[in-house]
Amino acid sequence: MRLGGRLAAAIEVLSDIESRHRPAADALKDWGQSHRFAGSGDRAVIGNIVYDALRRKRSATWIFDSSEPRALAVGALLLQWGMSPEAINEALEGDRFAPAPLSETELSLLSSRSLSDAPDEIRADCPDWCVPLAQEAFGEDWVSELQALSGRPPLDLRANTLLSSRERVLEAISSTGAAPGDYLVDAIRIPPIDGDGRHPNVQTSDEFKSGWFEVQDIGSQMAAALACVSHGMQVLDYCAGAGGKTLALSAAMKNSGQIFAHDAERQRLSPIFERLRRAGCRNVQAVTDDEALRALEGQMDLVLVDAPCTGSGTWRRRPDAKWRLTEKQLDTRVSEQSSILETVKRFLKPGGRIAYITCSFFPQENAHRVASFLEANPDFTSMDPATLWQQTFREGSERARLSSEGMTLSPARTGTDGFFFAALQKRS
Ligand SMILES: C[S@@+](CC[C@H](N)C(=O)[O-])C[C@H]1O[C@@H](n2cnc3c(N)ncnc32)[C@H](O)[C@@H]1O
Repeated sequence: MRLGGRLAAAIEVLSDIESRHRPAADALKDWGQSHRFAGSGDRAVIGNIVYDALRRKRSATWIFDSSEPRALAVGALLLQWGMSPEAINEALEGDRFAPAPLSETELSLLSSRSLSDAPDEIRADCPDWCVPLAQEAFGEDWVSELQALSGRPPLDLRANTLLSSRERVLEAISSTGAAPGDYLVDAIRIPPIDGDGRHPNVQTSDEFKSGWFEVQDIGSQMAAALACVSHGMQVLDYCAGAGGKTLALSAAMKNSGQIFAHDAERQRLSPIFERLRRAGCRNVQAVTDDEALRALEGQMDLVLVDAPCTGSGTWRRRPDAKWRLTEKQLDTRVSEQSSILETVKRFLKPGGRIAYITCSFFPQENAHRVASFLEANPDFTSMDPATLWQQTFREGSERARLSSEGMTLSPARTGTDGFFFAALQKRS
């Protein structure tokens, strides 16, 4: 397929997402299944256009005075791919599968409007209701922070030191553009790919199948590292899900001590067993029933709460979620977070810690939750984020946003997905 056919397909997928209010991944999958002639390269480029269109939805709508899928898809080529209107029209010309070239009206809108004149919430590609939340989280930098959250993400890997090393992984996948990541000795980064490029499918490599590395955003790796586990600890990963953090903790503990992996939704844990086997983790057991969970009360050095959250910090990877998210969903997540924090304190030994993590930048899910927990639980204190950062990463603390409640990572500041981390220590 040429660019025109791919653009037409992206417009079709965006219409489906809009009319049926469905996740982009589902709409793209369905399109692929009903258009078998399209190869994997075509599907990847169509995906790029769709995701870029969703990343820059408000900007494109403002420029074209239209939120029609066509405006969004063309907006992706202009705003994210850096194509000129002339280059787009040249690519569409003579392609019978392409949508109509840019009309005189569209061309005149493009020449008369500049995004630099647009209101902040448009340039930030931010839903209106999230603007005050972004302002509270990021202060005067909120527009540039949200712009960074509208970019393409890198592909990050964590070398699994139980079975390999960063050097060996880098050598094995040297053709992918992978390089050492910041902050952590195990982190690897393949930078974002521009235009119609796509990341290599590293999960099909023999090294991945042999457990040499995991796919994990460096922000998520940093959150696991900030939990500061050490040899022989007793750890409860209370919201373990598919086990991204569990595996990182297991490697950091060099297979010593015990990690208990729990999740309220048992089926969420199901991928963990195969992942643990592949990664050579032998210090993890799943805790799926109440009785086994009760036996852990008062026994834990650390409870990791990778809380259910809005995921606003991952909008680079899931831009469709940004436009589907509602204030009601935020309220629901907030009450779950409060309830989980209250529940998990019973598992701690005196002097034990809760590591509280979200992949959100909303203060309601982060500093506010920590502040209200501390107010209701005077036997807990928040560990100083600057000290934690220094102990864990040695340098670069100026890149995180530190507050008395915890620290926030973000694409603009730390080059990672958006994450919040707080350590809450129970008095001895
Ligand atoms: C952010 S995800 C966890 C991601 C996982 N830790 C990782 O690193 O791959 C949050 C998880 O919390 C679980 N969850 C939601 N409510 C919960 C509750 N009340 N108690 C325990 N787990 C809960 C969800 O099922 C979901 O798997």
